Amino acid sequence: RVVDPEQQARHYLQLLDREYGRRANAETLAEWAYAANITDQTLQRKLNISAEHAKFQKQQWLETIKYPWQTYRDPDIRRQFQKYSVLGTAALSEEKFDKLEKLVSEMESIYSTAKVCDYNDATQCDLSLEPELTERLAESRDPKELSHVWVEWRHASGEKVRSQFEHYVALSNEAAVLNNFTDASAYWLKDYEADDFQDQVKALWDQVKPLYQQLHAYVRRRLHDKYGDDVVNRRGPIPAHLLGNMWAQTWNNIFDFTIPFPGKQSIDVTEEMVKQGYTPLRMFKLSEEFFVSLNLSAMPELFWKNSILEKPAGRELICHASAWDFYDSKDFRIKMCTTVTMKQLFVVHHEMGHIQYYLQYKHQPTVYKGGANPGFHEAVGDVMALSVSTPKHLRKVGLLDSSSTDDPEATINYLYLQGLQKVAFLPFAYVVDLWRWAVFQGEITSDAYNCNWWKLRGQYQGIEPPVDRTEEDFDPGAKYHVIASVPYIRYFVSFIIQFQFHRALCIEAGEYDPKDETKPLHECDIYQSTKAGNLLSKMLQMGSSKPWPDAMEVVTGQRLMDASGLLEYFRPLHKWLEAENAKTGEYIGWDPTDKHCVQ
Ligand SMILES: C=C(C[SeH])C(=O)N1CCC[C@H]1C(=O)O
Ligand SMILES: [Zn+2]
Repeated sequence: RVVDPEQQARHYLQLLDREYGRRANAETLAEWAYAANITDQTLQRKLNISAEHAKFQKQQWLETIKYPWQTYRDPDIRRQFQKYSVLGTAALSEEKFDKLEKLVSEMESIYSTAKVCDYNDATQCDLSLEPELTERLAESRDPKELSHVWVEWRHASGEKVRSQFEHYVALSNEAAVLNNFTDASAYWLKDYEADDFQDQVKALWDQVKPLYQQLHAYVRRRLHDKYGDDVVNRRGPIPAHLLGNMWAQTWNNIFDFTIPFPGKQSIDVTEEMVKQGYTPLRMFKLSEEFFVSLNLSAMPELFWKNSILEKPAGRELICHASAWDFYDSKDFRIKMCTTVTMKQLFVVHHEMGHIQYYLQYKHQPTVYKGGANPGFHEAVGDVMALSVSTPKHLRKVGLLDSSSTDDPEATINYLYLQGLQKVAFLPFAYVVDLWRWAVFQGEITSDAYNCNWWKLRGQYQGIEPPVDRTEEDFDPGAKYHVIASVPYIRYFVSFIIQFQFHRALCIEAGEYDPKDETKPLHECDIYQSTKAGNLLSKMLQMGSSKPWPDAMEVVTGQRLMDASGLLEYFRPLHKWLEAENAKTGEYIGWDPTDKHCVQ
């Protein structure tokens, strides 16, 4: 009896999938135990399990590559073999694999346990990034205090991990080469299945840059009004510590004193949330209800039992928000040190979007349990938040009083707050991996890590450090994703495609019509639209089983990323900013910084 070789291969994949799923579950449980409770024991256990898993992967890989999978007719088993044929960091020697794991864990531990002294009380030196330093950067209006927190955080985090990072770069590149990639940047970019992906991203940035520059010029003027000439140069880059965020990546925390039309109903509902006694749990339940209203999945009981939704006392943990799939189609968790603010309500939706994606593709083979590309995974929750953040929806859930109206000035205020989060973020998201790609490719060497970071931050974001920097500093290491080896261009992709998804779902929900200006995109709320939910579910269930243009086409009918959705959404704001900046004679763009970075 001749067995069809493809049938045999399919059977092999089924066995492989069962073994991979079991091992991925064990490895994820050990990773969770470490991230949720940083101790030598939990670290050692995590390292042991991942070393053992790497050994298995390497042995299995030798078996897998014996199959002539490129010759198979069935595109699905070809795709599964293709994914299994990339061994990853397990291709390193056991010793180097373990070293790389240790380096990243050590950088994460230093970052997550870093403490800073209070500006006003030098004896209080137990301030963590979350929640204390985040709140200082958000709330302080004293440039000296802001500069202290900004500088001391970098002293306690980035500066401490520079040598580990250098070694991490070398080992990451070595692993990439063992997988037949030129360097780690090419290895990271394989997930986008497009050899011109970096050009695609550059083209998208060129499309949105004019809008960013208008926002930048307006915000700079308002900061100049508040802090004066000797703090803000009206034609220069914006000092990074004044923008309400430790990395100047989103600027929503300076909304209150830069709002275009003051005296309107405040759309920042943080105060109202606190007044109504919102708790982190209630924020997650509100988010779950939104997904369920679209006929998407509710959270399984295990989610509420196993998740960590508030910072636990009495132990060190990685507070950076994360959503976890334990690869057994049953156990899904979020770990987040949630605080009660409007911005955090959106982060809650962001994380719940990851869980929803896990739930929708939980029937897929392990190798397909991922986003169509990493940007898709980052976009799901944000698409929901685009509806939730509308004044119309906030009134529905009682966070905005129903008397407030959407007059043109209130609309500008709303789009301005959205712009401080979505538009301001784009150049930051681009720079993080522009810098890392150049480091992996050897264009940026370790003797110039920091000054090249600030060159890119100045060039694309038009920001500058509050004080001079040197190569003693290592400011990229003050950002979680850089020390945790999490690629970042996924967020740039997400902030573009989420508006394409939003537009398509709004049309499906009958909430937006390009030809009907009484239904503008920025007022769309897909809440309770099972039609929109069913359409989104069709894409989410695919996981990474098909190239991402196929997944995008299911929802949007398009096969390309394009910024038209974002530009359509922000059109009223863009027009207003151009008129306002013209009125005040704003200089669009920025002169070079007068801050130095000494190599
Ligand atoms: C909330 C998460 C976990 Se995937 C996150 O890291 N985000 C969400 C948006 C940008 C990026 C960041 O915080 O830098
Ligand atoms: Zn995310």
